[in-house]
Amino acid sequence: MSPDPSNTPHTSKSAASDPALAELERLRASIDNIDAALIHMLAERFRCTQEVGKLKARAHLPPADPSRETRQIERLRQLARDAHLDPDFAEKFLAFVIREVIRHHEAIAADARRTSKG
Ligand SMILES: C=C(O[C@@H]1C=C(C(=O)O)C=C[C@H]1O)C(=O)O
Repeated sequence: MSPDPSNTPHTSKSAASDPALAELERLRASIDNIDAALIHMLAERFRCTQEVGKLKARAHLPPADPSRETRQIERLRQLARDAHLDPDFAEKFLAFVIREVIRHHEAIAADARRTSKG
């Protein structure tokens, strides 16, 4: 089934006449803005990590840096606590992103090895 592109719930009521639906629409508009910001921030982060991947391949550095990751996890857990966000969720989210970054770095390094062999 294709997703419904509208913010309107599947009901016969309209936001104009129902304050709850108007509030729901307002909140969903904010959620859509936040989701868009998250995607743009993630794209920017991956642009940076791709550069790191190329730099590491050139300098023959390993794709992953566990000690850097440990520091990032501690920092993000503290930021999450300060922001009243579940620190376990913040850690899982970071781990998910970093796993993808390392996969990219491994691909960049493998590509560089293939290219240098000719
Ligand atoms: C981006 C790097 O490479 C890897 C990915 C990281 C990340 O996505 O933040 C952190 C450490 C490394 O395992 C890095 O070393 O800085």
